[in-house]
Amino acid sequence: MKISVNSLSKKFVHHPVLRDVHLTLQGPGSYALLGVNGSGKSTLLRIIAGIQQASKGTVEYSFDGHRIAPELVFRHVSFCAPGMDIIEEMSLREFLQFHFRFKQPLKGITIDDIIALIGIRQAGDKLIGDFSSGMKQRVKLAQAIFSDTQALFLDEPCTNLDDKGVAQYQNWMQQYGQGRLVVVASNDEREYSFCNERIAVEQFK
Ligand SMILES: Nc1ncnc2c1ncn2[C@@H]1O[C@H](COP(=O)(O)OP(=O)(O)OP(=O)(O)O)[C@@H](O)[C@H]1O
Repeated sequence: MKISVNSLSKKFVHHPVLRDVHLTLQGPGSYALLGVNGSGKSTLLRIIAGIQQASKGTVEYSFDGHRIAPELVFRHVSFCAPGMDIIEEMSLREFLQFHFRFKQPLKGITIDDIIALIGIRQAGDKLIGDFSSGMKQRVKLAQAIFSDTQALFLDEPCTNLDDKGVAQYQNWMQQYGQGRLVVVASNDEREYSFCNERIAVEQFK
């Protein structure tokens, strides 16, 4: 997958955050969006992922030279961010069954495998609302990483994770991030050390 960002700007009311962004993101490949707090990493990631509108400019997606229509982009994209909601009233199994009605899991991986990979004993039948914040973060990561999408967008992926959770994230990315377009917005080296390309978001001020 290729994503072309052209002349993109973002303003919140009168507060300019991103100015005249030109980028080409080519998958397979991995990119880190880096910068200080408030520099616009999450905003840029959300716009690239099609979750937030730019004030100006365009984001175009293509695969094998064919343009993907904006309304179909969601099928090709997985997203995980700390502020993203998951359905707290469902058990983990119900949530994954619901999620995988809209997206396919990676080939050869079942919901039982994902529950086992998340690695929390008897978590399958427990309500997500009763999970700790670190357990919820593992679930959010798992639903994104184990969806069979070409592009994977991760905002601060190790938020609330303990050392074991961080190691698990790094292991998942090594195993399941290959061959995809991965974009990580981060301030924490442990989250993006595997990325081949680094983009300083401050250059777009
Ligand atoms: N919905 C919003 N309304 C108004 N301002 C916003 C909104 N979202 C973000 N901003 C502002 O845009 C700027 C960039 O925010 P953003 O969250 O993209 O930064 P960031 O680089 O991801 O920061 P951090 O490292 O703290 O996560 C900040 O000044 C923030 O206050």
